[in-house]
Amino acid sequence: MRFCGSNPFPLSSVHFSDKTKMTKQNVVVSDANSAINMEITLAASNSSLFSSSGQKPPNPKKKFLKKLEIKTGPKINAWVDSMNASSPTHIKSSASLSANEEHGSWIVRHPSALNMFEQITGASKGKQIVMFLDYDGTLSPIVEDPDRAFMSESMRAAVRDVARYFPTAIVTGRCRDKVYRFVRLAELYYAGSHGMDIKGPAKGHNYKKANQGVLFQPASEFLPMINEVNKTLVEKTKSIPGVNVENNKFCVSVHFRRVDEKKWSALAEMVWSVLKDYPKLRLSQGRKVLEIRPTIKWDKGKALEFLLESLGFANCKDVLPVYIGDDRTDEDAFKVLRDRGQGFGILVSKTPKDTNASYTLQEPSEVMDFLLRLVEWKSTSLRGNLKV
Ligand SMILES: O=P(O)(O)OC[C@H]1O[C@H](O[C@H]2O[C@H](CO)[C@@H](O)[C@H](O)[C@H]2O)[C@H](O)[C@@H](O)[C@@H]1O
Repeated sequence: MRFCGSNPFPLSSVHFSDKTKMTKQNVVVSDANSAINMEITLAASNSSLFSSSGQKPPNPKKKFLKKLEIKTGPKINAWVDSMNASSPTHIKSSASLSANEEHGSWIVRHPSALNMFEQITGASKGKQIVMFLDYDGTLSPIVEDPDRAFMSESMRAAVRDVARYFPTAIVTGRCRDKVYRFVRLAELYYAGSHGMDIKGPAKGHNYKKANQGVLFQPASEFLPMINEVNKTLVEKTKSIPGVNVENNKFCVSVHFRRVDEKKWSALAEMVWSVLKDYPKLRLSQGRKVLEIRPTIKWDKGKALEFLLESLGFANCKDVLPVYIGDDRTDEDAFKVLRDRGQGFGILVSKTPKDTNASYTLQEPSEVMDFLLRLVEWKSTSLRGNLKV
């Protein structure tokens, strides 16, 4: 099954108090610096990390970090910095010259995908664009309650239009069923649980027969373990106000966005006390969330490669994958594109972050603008071709 060269899809700081605004659906929050996603290993053997010094009043963020041993030293500092930046009590003056300079040079290195639109479409000449879209923070704004992270009708319409022209996949840390309930577009591919649960379009929406029933779950053996850990974490953490443990099928999210900073340390201790007995699980951090998942070598980057392959673009030159995401976990996909020298990663962020993405968009509304421009560009060029 190969579709190379032809279009198989014909037209048929972290701060959240100062920038918080209310919408009808939820409280939209703006993470000033969400580059806090560090790969963490649990210091299962180092229980001394958990004792408090008793010398001076404990800094909850530092104490929180001490619960976890991060693989390399410098990462600890980086995480402390970003945790500090995430706190309203540590926000630096926005007029800071160096911050402006930093942002300026970052944006030169990672220009806006809207400003680079012609370059992107130019690079797609003779190639099939395949779209990969993260969900939270990309298609929907970051909100306080993960169960209310709805996407707008206009965003849904934009994604639907994009999928008319280009094969389109949602790649998310969420459980696949849950993200489907938010997106509700049967014509898309869905890769839930950080890519560990992949499913093709619903019957009747398959672009081609070969894709029918595409389903891949590389972590299925972990299901009982994840359920067990989820249950235990719900039970253990229920005494901490604001904690939300979300079962994402092949991974678990422990949200601390609504937890008082003073309780972060206690929460970390609880999470650690559960996970120390599960060496086959690992912990990483997203936007105000601890993500627990199997240690298998599978991530959003692998999911992207799997999807390209099942779409018939395995070793194909005439494909242009475009991946848009805001989270640290999306970096795995950006890196795959960079390593392949193929396509573009687009990071959704207002603030400078280390990234393998080529371009940036500031927020979901710009993602929508970008998608609409793609649709407009494609429909215009198809109309042009018909006239010729
Ligand atoms: O891969 P993604 O689609 O970006 O999913 C990553 C996590 O997103 C969700 O949490 C984040 O968004 C919430 C709603 O805006 C917000 O409240 C939370 O603080 C963010 O971390 C989702 O709930 C997680 O399960 C996903 O893993």
